[in-house]
Amino acid sequence: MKEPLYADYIQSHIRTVPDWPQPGVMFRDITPLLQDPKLFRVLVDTFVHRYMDAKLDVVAGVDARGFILGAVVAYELNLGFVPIRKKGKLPYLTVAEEYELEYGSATVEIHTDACKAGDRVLLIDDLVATGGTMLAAYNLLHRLGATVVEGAAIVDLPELGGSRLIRDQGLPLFTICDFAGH
Ligand SMILES: O=P(O)(O)OC[C@H]1O[C@H](OP(=O)(O)OP(=O)(O)O)[C@H](O)[C@@H]1O
Ligand SMILES: Nc1ncnc2[nH]cnc12
Repeated sequence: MKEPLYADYIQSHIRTVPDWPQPGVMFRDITPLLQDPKLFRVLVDTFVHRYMDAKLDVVAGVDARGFILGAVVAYELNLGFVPIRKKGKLPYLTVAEEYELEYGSATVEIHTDACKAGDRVLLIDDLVATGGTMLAAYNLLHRLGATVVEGAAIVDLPELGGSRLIRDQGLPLFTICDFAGH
């Protein structure tokens, strides 16, 4: 797969907010990409082009920013969407995974009937930092017997080591742009 044409365009419109939500964190804010209709379309189309022939069964997205992109990409691919939610939000039977973040710890859950064994799943989030969130989501899907075809995100923060960890765990990962050395 060729590198996306729009990586620099997209990266240059991500806003950096220093010391948020706590001192020392350089928060990479994707909301400017969502506000601009052309950027939002480029973003969605980049994922749609990459996965339109991937023979997927379903798209899963991670609470909350992974829902924004994941649901639109699923719709454009004519697929259903599965929410992987923060603890305590899903009403039916769930499985759960706890993980560490750059700024705290959290638990994610998925409904036990969210996908079937053997389903080919695309896992979407906005950003990979330590990789804890994406790996927890991957583990949930794996526990349901799904095949996670790829993890996908807009942004990689490679200095936090998550993208390497994810690939080391055997999950292929696609990101459009990164903040290496920024
Ligand atoms: O690679 P990691 O270190 O796990 O960090 C990445 C995760 O952190 C952010 O979500 P956050 O938990 O802040 O929740 P939000 O989407 O509700 O803002 C982001 O949207 C990713 O899900
Ligand atoms: N630096 C960061 N910017 C935006 N979202 C994040 N999630 C974890 N770390 C983050």
